[in-house]
Amino acid sequence: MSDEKVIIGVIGGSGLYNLDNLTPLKQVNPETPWGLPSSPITICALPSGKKVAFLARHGIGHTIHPSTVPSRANISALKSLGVRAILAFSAVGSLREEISPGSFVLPNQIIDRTKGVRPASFFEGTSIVAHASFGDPYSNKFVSWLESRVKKALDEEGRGVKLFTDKCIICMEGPQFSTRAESLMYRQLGGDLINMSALPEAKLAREAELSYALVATATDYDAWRPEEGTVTAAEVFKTLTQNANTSRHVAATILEEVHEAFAADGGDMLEEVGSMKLSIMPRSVQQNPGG
Ligand SMILES: CSC[C@H]1O[C@H](OP(=O)(O)O)[C@H](O)[C@@H]1O
Ligand SMILES: Nc1ncnc2[nH]cnc12
Repeated sequence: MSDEKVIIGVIGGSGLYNLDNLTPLKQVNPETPWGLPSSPITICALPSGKKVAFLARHGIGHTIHPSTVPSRANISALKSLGVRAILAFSAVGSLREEISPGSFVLPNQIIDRTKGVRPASFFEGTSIVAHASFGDPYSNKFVSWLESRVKKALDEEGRGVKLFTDKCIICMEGPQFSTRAESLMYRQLGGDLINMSALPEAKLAREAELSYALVATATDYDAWRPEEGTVTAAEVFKTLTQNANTSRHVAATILEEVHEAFAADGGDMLEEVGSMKLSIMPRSVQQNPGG
């Protein structure tokens, strides 16, 4: 492999532990100031020879709890390879009837219901105080660019998988699933989807000035349907494998074009680059009590 930078990263969630429909070239395991990533990163070749970096969020054997995913190391390791854009995948519960298990969603909003136990900033533990802009937690341009491409890939696959956009994801702490009362509350709050991994990954991608989009893949109806049982891990597993196969198909179909879109330096898609420039609080001049 040449030293050419890998500009596209893919993060796989539950069920998606490899992109084995691409050609694996080698594995790298960059040590970062925040430790090692969740798993060694596989550098894969697309049919054109272009390279993408794949990282399994919970480790290849799914050994990492949602609350302890080393997200700072993951984002930092991908950035160290030259990654500019991350396409992340996640298994999610659906809080809306129309988003049936098996559906794919490109969310555009997040509600944070994590409990403060996850390091959520690269600046934590330092004396640098920085406030990233996070009103639009996913990269608007990347998400809108993806809409038609993901839809086309799903249509081509021919299994009738539906794609939804403009949805809000609740990120809860876990590892237990929600109570019925919580699930109903999340619907009232405006949540459409629920998972345990949307954050802090998206926040850290923003601090790292990376373009970041999430493909959420619905596995269950969580716990809000009055006449139905509540979500179990066994129910999630039923849909996980098929969703992962479809995710691999989507990735293989669109990644060549994603690569092209982000290849041009200063290109239109790199809207996060430079976004942290004015986010750091200026040091106030030390007052001298002696005059
Ligand atoms: C296996 S169900 C709960 C688990 O699945 C999701 O993981 P990921 O987002 O990495 O696909 C969810 O966030 C929970 O971590
Ligand atoms: N119902 C649910 N709640 C939280 N995370 C999930 N991941 C998949 N389904 C989920």
